[in-house]
Amino acid sequence: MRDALLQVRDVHLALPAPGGPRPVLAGVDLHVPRGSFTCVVGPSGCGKSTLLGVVAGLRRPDRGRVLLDGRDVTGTTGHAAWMAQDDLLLEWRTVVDNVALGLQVQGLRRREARARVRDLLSGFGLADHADARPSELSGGLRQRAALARTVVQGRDLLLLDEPFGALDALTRLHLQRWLAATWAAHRWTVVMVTHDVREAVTLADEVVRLSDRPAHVAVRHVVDDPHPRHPAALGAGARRVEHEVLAGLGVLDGQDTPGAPESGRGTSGVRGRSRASTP
Ligand SMILES: Nc1ncnc2c1ncn2[C@@H]1O[C@H](COP(=O)(O)OP(=O)(O)OP(=O)(O)O)[C@@H](O)[C@H]1O
Repeated sequence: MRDALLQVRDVHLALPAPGGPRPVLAGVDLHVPRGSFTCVVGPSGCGKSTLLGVVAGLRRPDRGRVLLDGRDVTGTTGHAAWMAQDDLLLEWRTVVDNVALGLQVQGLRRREARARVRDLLSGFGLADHADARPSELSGGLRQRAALARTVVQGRDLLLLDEPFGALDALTRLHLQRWLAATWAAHRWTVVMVTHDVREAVTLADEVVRLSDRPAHVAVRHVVDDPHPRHPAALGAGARRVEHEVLAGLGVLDGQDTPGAPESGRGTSGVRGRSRASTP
């Protein structure tokens, strides 16, 4: 197993609920190598965003630890940059100033921050939009700007929470393709939550499926097809994992599915690629 940048060890967390604290995370373990892309999927409301919050240090777990490069960062912030579905761009600032904000919050002067950001914008296809306001951008370009603002912070870890969840299907497809290529060029360490299994197998080295709440890691699926992948032209390995994940989520009913490599195979049918977790 490759050395981990991020390790989540036996994390438990209960959150307030009307009848008393309700367990949301129940012994979650993650192992995320540096420069890898991990996608977290699971049933709605199982605790995916809560887990990202624990990794970012925004929530302290009741039990368990978060380690970054072997250093205990449980309940502390500063090691991870976060991007959510809502791009949170400031409408009165231009694109370059929105992205520069990611550096200004770290203490860089505005002029210096803007200069650094301009270089980055071209890699994100935003050079021609540097002086536009967010309201002048399409949804896809807005998400690119939000991602640029996340990346520019230079944190060790990027946490993406359903970043394309609010986009229409076509824009989403374009952005998945773009992110697959951009990530392959940079190899940031990413943990991304998504409901879209096709998106997960397009981008990830490993797809982690959480159980129902209280969540633990039900299965980890390795996707070892080469990067970058195209969401509309996936290879056999990615399609097999997609099938396994969908079956694990209860979306398939055991019938053959177009794109599945062999009939009648469920999550346990392909050994050596998917690892059942020991909760
Ligand atoms: N601040 C909070 N206080 C109390 N309960 C919370 C809080 N935030 C989330 N929860 C509850 O914790 C559970 C997990 O929420 P979370 O948002 O982490 O799930 P999720 O898997 O990301 O959801 P979704 O699939 O809908 O995006 C849910 O039952 C939710 O209602």
